[in-house]
Amino acid sequence: MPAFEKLSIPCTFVQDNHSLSVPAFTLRGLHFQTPPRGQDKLVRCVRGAIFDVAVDIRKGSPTYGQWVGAELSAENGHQLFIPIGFAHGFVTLEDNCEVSYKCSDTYAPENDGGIRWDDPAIGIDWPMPAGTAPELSPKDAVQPLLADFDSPFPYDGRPLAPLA
Ligand SMILES: Cc1cn([C@H]2C[C@H](O)[C@@H](COP(=O)(O)OP(=O)(O)O[C@H]3O[C@@H](C)C(=O)[C@@H](O)[C@H]3O)O2)c(=O)[nH]c1=O
Repeated sequence: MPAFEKLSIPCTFVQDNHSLSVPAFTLRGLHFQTPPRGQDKLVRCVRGAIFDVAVDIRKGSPTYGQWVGAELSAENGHQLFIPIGFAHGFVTLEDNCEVSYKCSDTYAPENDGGIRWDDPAIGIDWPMPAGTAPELSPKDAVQPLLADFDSPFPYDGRPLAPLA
């Protein structure tokens, strides 16, 4: 059985992305592509360290709006799988972080979607020093709140479990 299938990663990856974030506490997210161009993503940090987050935005999910997060670093080599139906974001924990992620569909800017990184209804506990404002793209500074988002992602019955 192929290695990804053994890990319950059912997709085929067709695009690899690589991003460099220069200042520490650069935050990208929360992002997704809408159907029919949704993307499963497999994320790792190949230089430095990030806190990587997935938020359940599957309509009807018993864990809708809940999040999980993990530190991914070049040192620990951990990866996080972000399935279709989850919004994704990360904050860098040091200068000059490079993140590499595989995607199950190609980039489709017309299907670009986002939710605010600091939506209080989600309540992500970003590991940033008190009083630190993250570096955001202009797009991410004005993403909508979850309450104003009509999710096009159906609940597929797969529960969101705490990370091992
Ligand atoms: C994601 C992506 C962006 N771009 C371009 C569009 C734009 O000019 C520039 C920067 O795009 P963005 O601002 O969307 O880049 P970024 O904020 O790094 O977006 C990424 O954030 C993380 C959290 C994800 O989950 C990714 O799927 C992706 O949305 O790169 C591509 O050409 N192909 C791509 O696959």
